[in-house]
Amino acid sequence: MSEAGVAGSLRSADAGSLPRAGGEALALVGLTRRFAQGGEAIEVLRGVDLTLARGEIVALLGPSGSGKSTLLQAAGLLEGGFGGHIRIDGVEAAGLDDSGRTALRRDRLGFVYQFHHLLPDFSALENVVLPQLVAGARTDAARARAADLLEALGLGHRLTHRPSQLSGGEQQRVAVARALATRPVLVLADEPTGNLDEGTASLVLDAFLAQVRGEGAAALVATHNEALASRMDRVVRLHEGRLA
Ligand SMILES: Nc1ncnc2c1ncn2[C@@H]1O[C@H](COP(=O)(O)OP(=O)(O)OP(=O)(O)O)[C@@H](O)[C@H]1O
Repeated sequence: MSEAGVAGSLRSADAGSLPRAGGEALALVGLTRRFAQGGEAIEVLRGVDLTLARGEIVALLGPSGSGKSTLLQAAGLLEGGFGGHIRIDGVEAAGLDDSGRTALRRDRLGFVYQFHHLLPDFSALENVVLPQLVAGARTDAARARAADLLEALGLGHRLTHRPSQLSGGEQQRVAVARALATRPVLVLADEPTGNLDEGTASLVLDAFLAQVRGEGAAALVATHNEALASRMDRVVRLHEGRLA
């Protein structure tokens, strides 16, 4: 399927009518989440309060199983089942139906995962173009923006390469460009360098931070790595279901 065809089939709602907020990119208020495990309910999030200002980059630290991915899924409106309040760019998620949530996610959020999740049959450039087309951008403008972002991330010589033809660090930088392509208010990153060796992780994080700062986006970055976390504006720690 062509870029435009894929974009058309993914485009499903219009967030143009949603209000935009002043200073707040994300607010989680009293966030709770329980899972049933082996007949018992485990309470992974027990009242998480977290606010990110626009442009603020926050590291989310916590041991394995503490609920970092669960918290990011809540903030990304990727799953239901949460108690409390989630506001993205001043918009209360609970007040939206499915298509409103989809539109909010598409137009205000960017995602970076531990594994790149790039589309294997598309080039680096096309992978960065696609979310823009889904959000309604014109093809020529989307291609220009994608090329600019990839250039800024040091991938100007890799535009036509497919993901399988790129190194792990290059793949993650394409994923960063893709996350920023639609000028999101907030980037949610779950162990974005967790799959890379230490040196490459450090370089990719530098590129990520520089680009997110340059774009003026906020970011919430889950990581195990204290050294990487210390390069962000603020560190929060998830412990026993709450943030410290
Ligand atoms: N869909 C689910 N059903 C049942 N339990 C779940 C589900 N998703 C997560 N959990 C449980 O919630 C807890 C937190 O998981 P989560 O993946 O959020 O932790 P994490 O801090 O991101 O861990 P890691 O650093 O290892 O990725 C774990 O005990 C996990 O088993």
